[in-house]
Amino acid sequence: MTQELIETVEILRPGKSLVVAIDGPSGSGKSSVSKEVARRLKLAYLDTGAMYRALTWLCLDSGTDLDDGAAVEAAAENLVLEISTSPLEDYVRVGGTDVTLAIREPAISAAVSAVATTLGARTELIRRQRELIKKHHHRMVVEGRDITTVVAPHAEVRMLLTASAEARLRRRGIQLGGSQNAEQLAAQVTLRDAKDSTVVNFTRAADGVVTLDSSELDFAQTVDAALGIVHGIVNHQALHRD
Ligand SMILES: Nc1ncnc2c1ncn2[C@@H]1O[C@H](COP(=O)(O)OP(=O)(O)OP(=O)(O)O)[C@@H](O)[C@H]1O
Ligand SMILES: Nc1ccn([C@H]2C[C@H](O)[C@@H](COP(=O)(O)O)O2)c(=O)n1
Repeated sequence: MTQELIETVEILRPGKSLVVAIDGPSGSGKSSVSKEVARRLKLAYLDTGAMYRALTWLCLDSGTDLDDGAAVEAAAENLVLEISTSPLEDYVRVGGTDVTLAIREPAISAAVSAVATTLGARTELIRRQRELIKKHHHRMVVEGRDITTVVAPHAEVRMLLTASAEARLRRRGIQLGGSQNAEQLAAQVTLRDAKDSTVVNFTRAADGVVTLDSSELDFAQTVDAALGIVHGIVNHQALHRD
């Protein structure tokens, strides 16, 4: 069998677990790249950042004090969340309200770190993320900040997607249509990362995690590089299976 065929057979093998865990800082391209990788490999897809954003939306909508850890944890436990796990559609609903676009607003980006650094809320969302991975028979691309280290440390493929601060700020600026000045962009990218990294490490690859630096790559090249990493690891595992 050719190497390419072994890889394809392995990835499509029914019942084979294939969790691709991708972490990285804000604006590194996690969501867009992970979604495309999931689409190409016909895997489910989970944007865990959207879950923290949905919880933040609920807290702001219900007037929950973000400095009150117990109240944020209670909100996480009561969160009635529907989230797409398909790379082909994008929806997030909280208690039946469509918040797909609302959770991307700068007001949520500004508040989300307070929620994401509440450890009790993290415990609840991590529990739900693991449940979703199980529901999809461990065939999913999952992206966030702590997927390679906490949510799915035994994932078949673990990747840290990085890019220079300059590249990430530039990408986020383009993504937001040039509507944000440098200070606003820094608040949504580098300052948010600084707050988030007080509870999770997504700047340094843990043991066994492959780093993909996309600073000098365009989107298509980054997707190809990520797929190359998945194929390389799956192939290696197939060749070394007893
Ligand atoms: N390699 C790349 N080259 C150029 N642009 C890219 C690249 N990867 C992603 N992008 C673009 O950069 C923007 C930010 O990407 P994306 O939203 O996927 O980042 P992210 O890491 O998920 O950010 P966040 O964690 O803040 O949600 C998007 O517009 C995306 O299309
Ligand atoms: N696994 C995760 C995913 C996300 N977060 C936090 C960090 C971010 O500030 C926020 C929103 O994520 P984004 O949509 O920007 O990827 O959620 C986290 O702590 N752990």
